[in-house]
Amino acid sequence: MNEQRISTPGIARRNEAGRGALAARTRGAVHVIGAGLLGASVGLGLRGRGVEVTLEDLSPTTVALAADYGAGRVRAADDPAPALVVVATPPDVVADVIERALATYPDAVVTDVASVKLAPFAELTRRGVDLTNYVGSHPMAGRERGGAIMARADLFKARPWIVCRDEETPADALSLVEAVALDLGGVLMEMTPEEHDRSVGLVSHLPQVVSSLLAARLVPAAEQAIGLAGAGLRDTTRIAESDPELWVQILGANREPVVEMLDAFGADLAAFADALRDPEHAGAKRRIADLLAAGNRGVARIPGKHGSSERFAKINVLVDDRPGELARLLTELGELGINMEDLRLEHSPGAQIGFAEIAVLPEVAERAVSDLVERGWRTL
Ligand SMILES: NC(=O)c1ccc[n+]([C@@H]2O[C@H](COP(=O)([O-])OP(=O)(O)OC[C@H]3O[C@@H](n4cnc5c(N)ncnc54)[C@H](O)[C@@H]3O)[C@@H](O)[C@H]2O)c1
Ligand SMILES: O=C(O)C(=O)C[C@]1(C(=O)O)C=C[C@@H](O)C=C1
Repeated sequence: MNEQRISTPGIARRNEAGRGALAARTRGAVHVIGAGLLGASVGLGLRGRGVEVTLEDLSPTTVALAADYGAGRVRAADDPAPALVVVATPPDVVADVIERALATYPDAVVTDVASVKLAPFAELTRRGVDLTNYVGSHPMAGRERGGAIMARADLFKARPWIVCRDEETPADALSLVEAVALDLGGVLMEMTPEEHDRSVGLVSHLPQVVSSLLAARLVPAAEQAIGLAGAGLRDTTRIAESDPELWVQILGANREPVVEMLDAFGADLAAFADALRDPEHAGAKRRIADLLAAGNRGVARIPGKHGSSERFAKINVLVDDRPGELARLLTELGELGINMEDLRLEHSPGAQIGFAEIAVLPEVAERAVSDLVERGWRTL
C-alpha cells in the first residue's frame, strides 16, 4: 500500500470543491449498489452533472424511492455494463458486494464508500479476489439517519473524500473514482486503509461513542433538567441519533484503534474527575485548566470551525419568535440563490428572538448579507 499522501499538490490542483457548474469529469455510466443515504446521494449528485446512473438495492422499495427522487433509474437486465460501480451497502456486506460486482462487471472499476477500509480490503485479499479494478474510497460526509429519503445531491460538497489505492491500481481506474468524487464536490485525499481507519477512529468513531454515551446519560434524567437543554448539549449529542445497527458494524470493524482511543479517553476522564474531586488540593485547579485548555487547542484544529482553514462563511440572522419566520428566511435564501451549507439555531426558552447561524460558501457571504438586509432581515 502507498505512503500517506494527503492533499499532495497534484491533488490540490484537482480539488475544485465549491466552483461553479462544470461539465462532468465522470466518463461512462455509473451503477450504484445500495440506494440508501450514501448511494442515493451519489446518484442525485451525478445525475445533476448529467451522468447516467443506474441503481440497485436489496429493497425494491428503497430502489424505487431513490429513482423517484431523481437519483437514477433502476438497472434493467439488458443495460450495457457500467464504467464504474459504487458500492454503498452497509459495511458487513461490503466485501461480498464488491466481490460480486468485480465478477459481474469484469471491465468496470469498482469502488465503495464504506466507513471502514481495512476490514473489507483484508477480507477480499484473504479470499484471493483480484483487486486490480477495485479502488476503495470513503466520503467524510453523512447524516444521522440513513435511507434514500434522506439523500442530498450536495452531501459531499467541500467534504474530504479519501481514496485508498496501491501501486498496482491502474491510473485510469484511479482517475475514474477521483472524477466521481470531484464531480460530487468532494476534496480528494489519499491514504492507506490503515491510515484511514486510524484517522476516522479519532475524528468519527470515537466522537460517535462519546456522543451516544453522553446522550444516554439523559435517559433517566428528570424532565425539569432536560427542559433546560441548550446549544451546548445539542452540539455534543447530534450524532447520538445515528443508527445503532450501522454503528455496531463500523465500530466492530475498526475496534482496535477505537478501543485504544476509548481507553485513553477514559484515562483523561478519570484524571479530570480526580482533579475535580479535590479542587483545593495543590495543583488540582491547574490540572483542570490544562485539560480544558487542551480542548481549546484541539477544537481550533478542526477545519471549518475556526481560523483561516474555515471552509464556509457564517452569517447570523435574527429571527423573530413567530410561527413561520424561519421557514420564510429559508425560502428567501432560496429565492436569492444562496445555497445553505449548514444551519444552527440559537434559541433560549421564553426569549422573543433567536438567531440562525447560516453557513454559506465564502464567495457568496457578502451578497447574502446585503440581499437579506435589503429584504428587511437583521444580521449580526
Ligand atoms: N451514514 C453515513 O453518515 C455514512 C457516511 C459515509 C459513509 N457511509 C457508509 O456508506 C454505506 C451506506 O450507508 P448509508 O448510511 O447509505 O446506509 P443506508 O442504510 O441508508 O443504505 C444502505 C442500503 O444498502 C442496501 N443493501 C444492504 N445490503 C445490500 C446488498 N447486499 N445488495 C444491495 N443493497 C444492499 C440497503 O437495503 C440500504 O438501502 C455504509 O458502508 C456506511 O459505512 C455512511
Ligand atoms: O455528520 C454526520 O452525521 C456524520 O457523522 C458523518 C460521518 C462523520 O463522522 O463525519 C459519519 C460516518 C461516516 O463514515 C462519515 C461521516
